[in-house]
Amino acid sequence: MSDHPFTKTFPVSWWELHRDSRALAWRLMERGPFQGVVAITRGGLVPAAVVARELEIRTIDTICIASYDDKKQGELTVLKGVPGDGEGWVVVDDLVDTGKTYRKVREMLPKAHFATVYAKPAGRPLVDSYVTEVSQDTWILFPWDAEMQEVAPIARR
Ligand SMILES: O=P(O)(O)OC[C@H]1O[C@H](OP(=O)(O)OP(=O)(O)O)[C@H](O)[C@@H]1O
Ligand SMILES: Nc1nc2[nH]cnc2c(=O)[nH]1
Ligand SMILES: [Mg+2]
Repeated sequence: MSDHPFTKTFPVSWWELHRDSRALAWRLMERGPFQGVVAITRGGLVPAAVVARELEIRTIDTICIASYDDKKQGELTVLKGVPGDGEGWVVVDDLVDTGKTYRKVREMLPKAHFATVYAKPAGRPLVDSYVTEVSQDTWILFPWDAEMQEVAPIARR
């Protein structure tokens, strides 16, 4: 029995991540304007950069959180927070899975707008804006965690 509940993988290329992060920016246009972007590190950094460029926001901060060790989520540690209650700010992350991370960040920034590019059903209630939902048992494979590699022809597998 594997030590995690993921039975399928959803690989995302850099091009697709850029396209989907832009789609998130389109949705955020209707919910703004925002005075700044808070990226949840590390997965939120790239989507936040795309959203900030599209919304022409230059005030960007980070909340640094550690929780997953590979595919298993341990205790959640806030390594660095931000001041204020989040009023007028949009929080950006790559995905919401169980919702544990955004539950914690909502305690810190109760008035912020919460956005992710991808969402799983369990975490969806924690997000105000997102682009694509995947099933709970899907592992989203981001381009920074992957590489192109040779594979054998189907006839030879
Ligand atoms: O909704 P949850 O179950 O809390 O999972 C979502 C969080 O998990 C991943 O981050 P991770 O903790 O793996 O750190 P990383 O972004 O630095 O890779 C992802 O980037 C989200 O931040
Ligand atoms: N890369 C990645 N990190 C996660 N952290 C929690 N769920 C996921 C996921 O589906 N993919
Ligand atoms: Mg993360």
